[in-house]
Order: sequence, then C-alpha cells, then structure tokens
Amino acid sequence: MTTHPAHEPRSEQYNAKGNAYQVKTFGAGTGGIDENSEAVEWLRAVSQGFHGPEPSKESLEKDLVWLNGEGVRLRAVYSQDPVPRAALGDERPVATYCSWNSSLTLGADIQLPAWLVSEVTVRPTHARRGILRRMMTADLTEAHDAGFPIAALTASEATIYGRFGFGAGTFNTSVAVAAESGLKLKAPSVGRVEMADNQAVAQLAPHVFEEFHKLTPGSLTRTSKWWDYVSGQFDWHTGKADPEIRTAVHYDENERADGYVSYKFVRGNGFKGTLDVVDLVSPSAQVRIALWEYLCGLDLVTEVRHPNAQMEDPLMWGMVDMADYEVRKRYERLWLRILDPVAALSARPYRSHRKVTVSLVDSLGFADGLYTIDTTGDQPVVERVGDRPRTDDDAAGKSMPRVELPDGADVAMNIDALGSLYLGAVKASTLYYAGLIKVRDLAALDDLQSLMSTSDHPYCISPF
Ligand SMILES: CC(=O)SCCNC(=O)CCNC(=O)[C@H](O)C(C)(C)COP(=O)(O)OP(=O)(O)OC[C@H]1O[C@@H](n2cnc3c(N)ncnc32)[C@H](O)[C@@H]1OP(=O)(O)O
Repeated sequence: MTTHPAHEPRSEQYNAKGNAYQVKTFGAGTGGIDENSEAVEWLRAVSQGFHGPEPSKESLEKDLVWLNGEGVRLRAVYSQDPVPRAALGDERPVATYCSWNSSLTLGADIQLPAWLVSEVTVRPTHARRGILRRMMTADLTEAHDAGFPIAALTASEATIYGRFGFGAGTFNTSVAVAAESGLKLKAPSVGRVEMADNQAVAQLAPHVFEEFHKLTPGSLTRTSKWWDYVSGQFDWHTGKADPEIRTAVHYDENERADGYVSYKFVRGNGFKGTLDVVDLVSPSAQVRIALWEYLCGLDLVTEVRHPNAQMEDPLMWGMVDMADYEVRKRYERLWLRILDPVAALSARPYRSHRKVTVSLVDSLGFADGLYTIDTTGDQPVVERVGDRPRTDDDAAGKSMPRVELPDGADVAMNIDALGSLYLGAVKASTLYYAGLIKVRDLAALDDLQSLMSTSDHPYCISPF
C-alpha cells in the first residue's frame, strides 16, 4: 500500500468526561480493502453515522479510490474503554471527519483555494463530549497553517457550524415545474438536445462541469466519484449501478456539447409520472433552460423536479406562466468559513469604490482583528490594521462572543457573517436588520453593502 504523500499518519490520546480516546489522522492508500483496514472501518462508521446501509464491497473499493485520488485527510476517534459483549468493536471509530483541497469560484476565471470538510459523525453514545469541537479545531488550524484562505462544508443541520465561524454562503432551491403541456418560453431556446448514451456522458460530464466551474461564482470542484453517479454507473447509496438514470446532451450550433442532464422517471398511477433531475450542468443559463425545455417536453411527464436549482432562476423569468414554477424548499447549500480575511477579501471581485474598516470577531482566533478593505484605487487593498479590543465574552471563552463596534471601525461582525456576505448570498443590510452587524452609521452600512454586492447570486451544484 502507498499512502498519499499529503499524509503523515498521526495519533494522540486524550480523556473527555471520564472517557479515554485515541485520535488518528491518516489517508487511504492505493491498495484495496485488505490493505486499508482503518479507512474501511472509517467508511463503515460514516455510513452508520448518516443512517446509511452497510457499504458493499464494490462501494468500499470505489470509495478508497477517490479518497486516495483526492488525497483526503481522514480523522478518526476511537474509544479506549472496554467494549461490552456484542457492541461494535474498538476498531470501528466512534467519530469520523475528513477534509480535502478544492477551489471555490469567486467570479469568471477567479478561483480561491478552498478546504472542504465532510463526513462529520459522532456516535450518539459519545456525543456532546467535545469530539466534534476537537476534530474541527485541529483540522481548521491545519487548513489555516497550510495557507488556505477559506474552508467550506455542506451541513446536515443549520444550527451546528456558526460557532466554528461558518456562515451560510450560498443557497439553492428545490423546484417543481408543471410539464403536462410542455414548457412555454417567452424567448426561443438555443441549440438542440439529444438523448444520450450514459457511458459517453460519464466521459463528457467532467469537461462540461469544468466549464461551469470556471465561470460560476459559488462553484466548487467535484471529486471523481460524481461522474459514475450522475451517469447511473454507480449509486453510492445502493452500492450498485442505477439503470433508471437516463441522460441527454445539449449541443451548440457547431455540434459542440455544452450541457447535459441526467434524470429519473418516477412512475405514478398508470403510464404517467414525474421526472427527477439528478444533475443538470452547463456554464450557460440559456443552455440550462433548453435542457429544461427538453425535460418538460417528454411525453407522459406531468412535472419535472430539481432539488438543486438556483436561487434567482432565469428559467422562471423566461416562462410564459411563471406560476408553473414552484419553489418547494429553499436551503443553505454551502457554509463558508473565512480563515484568512486578507487573502480571501483581496481575491474577490468588487464593483464599487469604497473604503471600510471592519472589526471581525473570531472565537477560534484565525481571522480576529481589525481590517481595512479599500477598493478606491486600481486594485483592492485589504490589510490587517490592528487587534480588536477584548470583551467579557472573549474572556469567558464563548464560542459566539457578542459583537461590539470598537473605536476606529466602521462596521463589526462575527466571522460567520462575513462568510455569508462573501459571495453576495445576502445583503449587508439584511444582516444588519437581523442584528448581526454593528455599524458606525447608515453611511457605513451603505459602504459595506456596496462593497460586498455581486452581480450574480452564487450557485453551487456540488454538495459533498
Ligand atoms: C459537514 C458535515 O459532515 S455535516 C454532518 C454532521 N453530522 C451529523 O449530522 C450526523 C449526526 N450527528 C452527529 O454525528 C453529532 O451529533 C455532531 C457531529 C453533529 C456533533 O458532535 P459532538 O461531538 O456531539 O459535538 P461537540 O460535543 O463537539 O459539540 C460542539 C458544539 O456544537 C454544539 N452542537 C453539537 N451538536 C449540535 C447540534 N446537532 N445542533 C446544534 N448544536 C450542536 C454543542 O452544543 C457544542 O457547542 P459549544 O462548543 O459552543 O458549547
């Protein structure tokens, strides 16, 4: 077995609330199941933590390939206390966590290195003993020390990650579009769509996605496991191929493939049913509309549902009857954690010329301090200009200390609020009205709002 060069296996012992634990950090090697027993037990624990099935052999083998390929850093916590008869053995971690390197798109052809966190589980019998806090603090410290300006995750519950400095940074919607009589559009659609061969789409999809990723603010890179999944070659939940998935490809006027969709038909009573979109990808909103037109035009389809649609969807505005576009749910897709405000804020595009001094409160310390963002010149200049005065909450070690506006600052906020403003998912005034931003006066709020506003809503289509 060859371990990924990104990993030096590490291990430490500690006690929490009278229980003995061992924390290990390691990677998946190039070998298969027999050579990767720790990673295999880690994968089993993850599936158990999210109430998934026992992973099949094939699923474990495939997971080991992507864990190794992406250089995923695995963390596992093991109980060191005696195991009672019939309980899970001590080789099965009681907690899991992992992270890997990606990039986040901030604007057309502007990418920022991003540290992705996933597969966080703590066995309920070991919960609320600070295991998550310990793993998260160690991992974010590693990310910060390695120079990553931002970390990101997709959360199971919106209440967990604010205390670690993550703010909801992009939103998606789950939508249903009536399809009984096709999709009537106000403007003619572009190009043409053909039903496709799933295996060919598995080859094509990474290239189409790459174009989407290059141009779309909020996009993160995808791991290699996506392409088998979206083309029906392998479903990680069932551990086998999914023959119900169908695919179609969009072509421009030069026969160049510039978009694809994969979908499943869900039969109702009789022959009719609904279509569920699995993946719908193109860098062009017009091509995405053309793919919707194809789906809604399929015979026997009463409704097309997409769980990963964009917040302000051009499709709805392009429809003759926008009431046929129903938003069933709106949810936070990406949670963003700024680790280095100077690097993160220097990299993003700005549309207005302002200068604002921001006080950032960060209980983990990475981003805490006073910063100036100055876009009045040719290039944005972001500098750390000083420390933030300590408060009683800081002294008490609160994970979400109260935000105060110190002398010399125009605005003040917790670091999670900056994560929400970063890609323009929310206006600064909305967070101010929610009591999450303190301002010197309304002119300072207006400056912050102009500074952070973006031309498009961010759109991430790659949950992880
Ligand atoms: C990125 C992802 O992978 S998202 C998936 C998260 N995982 C899951 O939802 C699986 C089921 N749940 C679990 O495995 C666990 O309950 C976890 C991971 C959510 C929490 O793990 P624990 O070890 O119990 O958390 P820990 O004891 O370290 O608590 C850390 C802090 O989070 C808080 N917290 C923990 N769980 C929750 C929760 N579900 N909702 C709100 N707050 C929570 C604690 O109160 C504590 O706050 P404090 O430090 O400010 O006092």
